[in-house]
Amino acid sequence: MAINIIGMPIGYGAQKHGTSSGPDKFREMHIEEEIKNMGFDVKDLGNIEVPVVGEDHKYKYDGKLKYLDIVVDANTKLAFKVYESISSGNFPLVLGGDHSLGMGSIAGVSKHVKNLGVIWIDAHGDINTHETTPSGNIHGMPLAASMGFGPDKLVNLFEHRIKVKDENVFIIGARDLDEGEIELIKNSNIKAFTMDKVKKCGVENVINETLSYLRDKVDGIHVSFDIDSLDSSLVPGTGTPVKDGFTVDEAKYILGTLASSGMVVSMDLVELNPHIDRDEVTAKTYMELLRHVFDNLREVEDRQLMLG
Ligand SMILES: NC(=[NH2+])NCCC[C@H](N)C(=O)O
Ligand SMILES: [Mn+2]
Ligand SMILES: [Mn+2]
Repeated sequence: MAINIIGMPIGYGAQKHGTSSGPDKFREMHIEEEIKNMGFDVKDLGNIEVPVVGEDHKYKYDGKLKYLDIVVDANTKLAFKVYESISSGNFPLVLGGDHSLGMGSIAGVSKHVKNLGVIWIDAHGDINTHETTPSGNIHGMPLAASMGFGPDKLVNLFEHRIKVKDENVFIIGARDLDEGEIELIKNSNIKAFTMDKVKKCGVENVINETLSYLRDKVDGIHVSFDIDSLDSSLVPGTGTPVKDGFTVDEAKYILGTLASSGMVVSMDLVELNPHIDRDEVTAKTYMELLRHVFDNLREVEDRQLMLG
């Protein structure tokens, strides 16, 4: 197994477009070397091509969903790349980019892992549809689209099918949900551990619960990690910060425990916006989390090797 770095330099799904330089920021922070140093075989597959377009493209394809066709095309390409990677026995690590890329990753992974679980770690739900979105920004919709909720162009991205069953989706850390998102949670089987719930139950119990539920239900887990799940005071370099978020240690615990479950098959790291970061703190924090993830994945690999 090799770790496949896939850059998705997209910002059209978000209000502020600076996330498009996220992937190259990770490279500048020596992401490839860092993962290699932990004993992994790493291959950087480069960036997905995302065209540079002007404001005139914002409502060119849809009166409400901004840059719709640009986001769909880039995510279709991403889905191909991710599918190629995972079906060759590798681990796709998708570097964003805004969170609209979750649609592309999940589409690609779920073509190979038929019964997929998704863990979405985020201050937001990203389960708006064309009907409920307050902003028209597509990074608020990818998880809904992956479960079959939303406009055809998003739901049928890459392949005409539902990519993940709502009952196998966990949202962890949400504390800024729109009205329509709360409705969807009520009327579906999505498992939402809002920040309030996490505080009440304890982060350890929430993660244990999530993993033990998914363990006998799915064949693999995709983790989609939005850096705005951390407290806004810790991550100036993200476009939609929200207070009362996770500490760095909590985020490490969450990602580390998921990684050591042996069930995680792919991962997104999204919403790093280097343009608004302060002294690279958000980028550096991201790297610290990443090292922790791969430390734990390394142990899983070693265990599997030992068992032959
Ligand atoms: N991936 C994100 N940071 N999403 C923020 C979404 C914000 C808001 N709920 C919206 O739909 O516009
Ligand atoms: Mn998000
Ligand atoms: Mn978010």
